Amino acid sequence: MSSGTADRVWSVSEHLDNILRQLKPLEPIELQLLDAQGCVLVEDVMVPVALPPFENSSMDGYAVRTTDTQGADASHPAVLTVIGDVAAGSGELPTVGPGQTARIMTGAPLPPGAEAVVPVEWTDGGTGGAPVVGMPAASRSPDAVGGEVRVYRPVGRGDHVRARGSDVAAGELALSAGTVLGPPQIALLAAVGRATVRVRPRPRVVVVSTGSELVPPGEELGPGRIHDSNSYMLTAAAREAGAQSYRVGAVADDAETFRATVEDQLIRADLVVTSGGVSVGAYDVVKEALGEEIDFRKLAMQPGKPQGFGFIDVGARAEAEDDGERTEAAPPEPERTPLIALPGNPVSAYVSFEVFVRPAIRTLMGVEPVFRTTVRAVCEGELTSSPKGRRQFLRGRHDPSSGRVTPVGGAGSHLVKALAHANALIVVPEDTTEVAAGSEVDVVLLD
Ligand SMILES: Nc1nc2c(c(=O)[nH]1)N[C@H]1C(S)=C(S)[C@@H](COP(=O)(O)OP(=O)(O)OC[C@H]3O[C@@H](n4cnc5c(N)ncnc54)[C@H](O)[C@@H]3O)O[C@H]1N2
Ligand code: MOO
Repeated sequence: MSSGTADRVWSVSEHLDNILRQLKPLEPIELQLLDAQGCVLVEDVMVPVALPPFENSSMDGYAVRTTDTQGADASHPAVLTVIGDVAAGSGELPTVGPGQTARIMTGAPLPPGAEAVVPVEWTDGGTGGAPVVGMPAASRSPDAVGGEVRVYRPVGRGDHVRARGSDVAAGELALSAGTVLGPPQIALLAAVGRATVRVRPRPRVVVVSTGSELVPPGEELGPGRIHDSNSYMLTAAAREAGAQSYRVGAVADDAETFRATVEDQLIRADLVVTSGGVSVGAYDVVKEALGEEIDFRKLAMQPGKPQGFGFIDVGARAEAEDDGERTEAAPPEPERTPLIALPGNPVSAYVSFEVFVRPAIRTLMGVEPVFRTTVRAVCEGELTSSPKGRRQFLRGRHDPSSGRVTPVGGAGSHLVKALAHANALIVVPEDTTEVAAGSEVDVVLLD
């Protein structure tokens, strides 16, 4: 497939559109709440039982009948008989009669007879003295319950009480389909009793880097060797984009090994991302191994000129190999796994990830926004190196308060340190080769 379009130069948007057009959101599945974090809900979740499910105290204090506290002040406290304790989780509740009270803890059900809660700080806590700052721990003072309590301030009906359903009523819509589940949404689902929800899952993204020169970090470099940084960078970037990502250790430049490695990974991949081996060298292994299925393209882009995209079709391939026996049964649907091949230069790989892979991951998840935010900013330095006819993505530090962006490092696609100090990509359009200092530019925000 690679040869057919080898001479054509694709624009950035053509390549991006071509990828996104061929991807659709993953089929929804039922997931445990925490596994659904960051995913898009595909069902409307209704509230089965009101929240709170019962009237309860919002303070540690005393559950009282309001008339018993009327007119109470520092010199004329209401003196009430303490008939028991109501802790959060209490099932059996004492009935509070006239002149009586029960100690009550935050979140505990309001006992029958009581209409309000007096915070413990408005009482003597049963000590017979001045207002207290809290209650002694029940474990240390098992005898603290009982006796009398002095209440120094009156309360009105419903004071310091959370009404049943005051958060959300039974039968109401808790969350609608399309909501992205962050921690507060997960809290609400848990609160209404949902252990699992139907969501579009995170895409499983497998990252395979290639290159016989690559050594994992932590191991010694021999002559001509470098550490594999792309597989770490891309695995982290995929995770940050919302994917569940898997890093496969760097594969040496051997087409058969690489092909076998990719095929082995397909069982756990919704998308495969490769790095390296896509240009015109003699050891460009990705091109060699996947040339039948993946379309390798030249893009009007810098960095990121060589790119590949296509589908690895394991079922069809297995069928083609097994051309002997044919059965009456319909052949299984071949699994078609999208694969995006990125160039190996680290900055090229990163920029290509941002421009093509991140939107692809978000499309598979069905989440908005698919694209990063782009803003206009004043460029602090002049830009002189933009190749004619190619969209250039330079690294920059954007200051949102001043609306200015400062280029970091140069255009070289091996400049990993500059990349690590950037928080934005400065976009120089295809028809622009120079940008004067002080001009406005488009800036893609990376954080
Ligand atoms: N004659 C030509 N040569 C090159 C062209 C061209 O048009 N004609 N294009 C250049 C451009 S642009 C790019 S980008 C690279 C892309 O090359 P590959 O995708 O085949 O990548 P490799 O050759 O495997 O590696 C390039 C470079 O990056 C380093 N690298 C690779 N993988 C990793 C990794 N996992 N971690 C860290 N660094 C990595 C590798 O050592 C090379 O230095 O081709 C140009 N050549
Ligand atoms: O396109 Mo390469 O990605 O310029 O370094």
